[in-house]
Amino acid sequence: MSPRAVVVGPPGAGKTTVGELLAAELGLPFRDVDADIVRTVGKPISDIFTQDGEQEFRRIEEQAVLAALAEHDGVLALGGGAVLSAATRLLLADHPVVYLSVCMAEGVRRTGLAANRPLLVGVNPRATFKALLDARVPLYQEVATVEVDTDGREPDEVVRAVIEALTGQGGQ
Ligand SMILES: Nc1ncnc2c1ncn2[C@@H]1O[C@H](COP(=O)(O)OP(=O)(O)OP(=O)(O)O)[C@@H](O)[C@H]1O
Ligand SMILES: O=C(O)C1=C[C@@H](O)[C@@H](O)[C@H](O)C1
Ligand SMILES: [Mg+2]
Repeated sequence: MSPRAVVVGPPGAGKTTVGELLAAELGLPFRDVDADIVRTVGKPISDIFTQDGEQEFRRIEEQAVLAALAEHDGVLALGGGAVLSAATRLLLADHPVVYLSVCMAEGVRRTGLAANRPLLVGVNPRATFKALLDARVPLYQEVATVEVDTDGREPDEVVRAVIEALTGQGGQ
C-alpha cells in the first residue's frame, strides 16, 4: 500500500484544502498527518508545542509520517515541517510528492488569521515566514517529484494543475 500523492509545502500552501479536493477529484481517500497526530496524542498541535516542545512534536511527526506512508493508498498531506526530518526525506524518495509552493506575502495572508499555527505566532509574521521559506524551500524541492505554484490560483485551479503535472510524469 502506498499513497498516490503525498502533498508537501509551507503553512498556508493549501496542503489540506487542495489535498482534500484532489482526493475527491481522483475518487481516493484523503489523510492528513497533522490530523493523525491530533487524534493519536489527544490534544491540539499548539498544545503539543507549548507543553511538550517542538523537538517532541517532530519525533511524534516522524513516526506518524512513517505509519501513514505505509498504511495510506490515497492522497496524503504532510505537516509543513515534516521535511525537516532527514529520515522522512529519505522515505519520500520512493513516492510521488507534490510540492505546493506559496510566496511569503500570500503565505502570511492565508495563515494570518489563524492562531493555531504555533511557529507563526510572533511579533513579525513576515520575517518568520521568510525565514521558514529560506530554510525549507530547498527541502521541499529535494523531495518533490512535481512542483505547483499556488500564488494567485484558487484551490480548484491548483487541483487541475496538480493533476496535469502528475499525469505529465506518467502517474496520477
Ligand atoms: N489556492 C488558494 N487560494 C486561496 N486561499 C487558499 C488557497 N489554498 C488554501 N487557501 C486558504 O489558506 C488557508 C490555509 O490553507 P490550508 O490549511 O489548506 O494550508 P496547509 O498547507 O494545510 O497549512 P498547514 O501547514 O498549517 O496545515 C485556508 O484558509 C485556505 O482556505
Ligand atoms: O510548518 C510547520 O512546522 C508546521 C505546520 C503544521 O502543518 C503543523 O504540522 C505544525 O503546526 C508545524
Ligand atoms: Mg494543513
